[in-house]
Amino acid sequence: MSYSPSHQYIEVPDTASPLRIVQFTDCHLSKNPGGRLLGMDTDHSVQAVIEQVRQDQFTPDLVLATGDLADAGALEAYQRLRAYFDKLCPRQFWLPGNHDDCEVMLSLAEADTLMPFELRVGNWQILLLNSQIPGKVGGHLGAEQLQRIDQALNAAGDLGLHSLLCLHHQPLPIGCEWLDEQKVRDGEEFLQIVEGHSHAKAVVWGHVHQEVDRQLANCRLLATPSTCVQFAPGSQDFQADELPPGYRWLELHSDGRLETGVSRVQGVTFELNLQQRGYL
Ligand SMILES: Nc1ncnc2c1ncn2[C@@H]1O[C@@H]2COP(=O)(O)O[C@H]2[C@H]1O
Repeated sequence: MSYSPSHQYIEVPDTASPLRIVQFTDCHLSKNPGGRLLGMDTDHSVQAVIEQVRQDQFTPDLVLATGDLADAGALEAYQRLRAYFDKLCPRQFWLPGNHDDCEVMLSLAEADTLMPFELRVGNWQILLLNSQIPGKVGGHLGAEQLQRIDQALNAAGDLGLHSLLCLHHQPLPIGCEWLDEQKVRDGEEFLQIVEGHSHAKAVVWGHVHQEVDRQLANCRLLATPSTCVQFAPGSQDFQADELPPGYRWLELHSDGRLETGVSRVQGVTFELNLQQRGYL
């Protein structure tokens, strides 16, 4: 059965505007430090990305981690990742990707504190969605969750809040045939709901290990690079890219303006097997 947080929302103490957020995604940590994906040491790369946030002098008020945090759902991987993020910002919120094990993630903390459905911070609502289909690579939200999203967006609209929606899988095709087979199955219905709420300012996700920045009416549609291996944009079949690991920063202004960008690690060389045609 897929995991669905029971709590409607948690209030996060407000900070000065803008609210500064770092999104990390697709960290793929193994059970033991030094595990590799396509030759890249994923503990080393996520730590280099965190160091890049410091070098960029971006001080986050909160961290959002959007899935595939562990490569095979090992408790030790989540424990290490939490400790790495903690040094940058103890206020962090996670959602699951296809490689994650929700039960193990939840064993780190109560669902309400680490993996809530909704956050409210100042004038903003942040929804943390679950697009995981246990045992499958692709994504799905499901009728029940779509209804919950619509209700939450309606409530935010009534309160005059602006909304940011986060999930793991891409809700629309991004132009890589092999990855687009794995997009959120009911992504069209999801984006119709989003489009129907003009206070929904952005949807952010991971999974595709590359940057995407599009617009749907009022709403930015944003994919974020992985903290490890990158995938090549426009590829028909599995193809890694030599761009460095990275993260997304977001600044949410109290008047609803959203500024965002991607920053990648500079000055570090990573091992990477560009010839490999899959993970196995
Ligand atoms: N050669 C391949 N063709 C299609 N999918 C693949 C291939 N290799 C790996 N994958 C899956 O595609 C997924 C894309 O992102 P993930 O990191 O979730 O994990 C990847 C694998 O589960």
